[in-house]
Amino acid sequence: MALIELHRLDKRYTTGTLAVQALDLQIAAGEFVALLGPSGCGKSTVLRMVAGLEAPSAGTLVAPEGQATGYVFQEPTLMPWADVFDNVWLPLRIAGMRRAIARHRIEALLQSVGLSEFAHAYPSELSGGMKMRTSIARALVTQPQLLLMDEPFAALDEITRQKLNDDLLGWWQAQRFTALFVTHSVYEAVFLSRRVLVMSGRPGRLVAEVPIDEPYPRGPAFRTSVRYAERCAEIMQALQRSHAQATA
Ligand SMILES: Nc1ncnc2c1ncn2[C@@H]1O[C@H](COP(=O)(O)OP(=O)(O)OP(=O)(O)O)[C@@H](O)[C@H]1O
Repeated sequence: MALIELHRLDKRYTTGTLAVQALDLQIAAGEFVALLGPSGCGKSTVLRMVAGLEAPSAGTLVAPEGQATGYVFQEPTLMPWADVFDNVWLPLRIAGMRRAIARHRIEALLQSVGLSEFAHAYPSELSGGMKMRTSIARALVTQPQLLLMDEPFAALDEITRQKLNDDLLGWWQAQRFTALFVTHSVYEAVFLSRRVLVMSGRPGRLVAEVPIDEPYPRGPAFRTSVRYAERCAEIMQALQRSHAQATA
């Protein structure tokens, strides 16, 4: 059963830019899918349409609505005046859930993202990785069916990024959400996902789809394996072809 279904989706902005053209995409419940493509090819536009933040210009789109979708941006976008606990509480507060009722759920989530000891710290007191953990906790607190992530780890150092990749797979396996993950990193895409989609230059269409048939849980052994390197090389080539077409 597909959780997300896009059929011949177009997006033309009012400026005239055709960002996405005739995009067909199906994602099954529970899948982890990565989206790669040249800068400006429409990846964020696709996420925003799936999230319902942007309306398609043509085609059909089926996706979970409202609180069934969590969204993580490249910037953690935390409220600076609120502590970690209150930042994570925000989506529940908007839905009318009082702090005392939400407390148990938030504390359990902070524990699973490794932030229990920082529940009452303010964003300015956190490292970049901790801010991103808070942002992910805020997206997961509504127990969404779908988690959309737009280059969430691009600003982090490599070791912090790897740790977050490892942990993200753990949260995905524990909470069983469906993940659509935009990244510029071939390595990150292959490590995380069951399927990597490569988009063309603008207007974005799908030009390659590579299944990563490797079992989960995935860890350091997978990251250093020959099979991992082979998958990365395969996707790198697809991406290079896409870039070559984009600049031709
Ligand atoms: N609100 C908007 N109004 C007009 N044009 C837009 C808007 N948002 C995006 N665009 C244009 O649509 C195209 C696709 O943008 P989008 O941000 O979706 O690409 P992207 O693949 O996510 O890029 P990057 O990898 O650089 O983040 C770009 O040409 C961009 O300038």
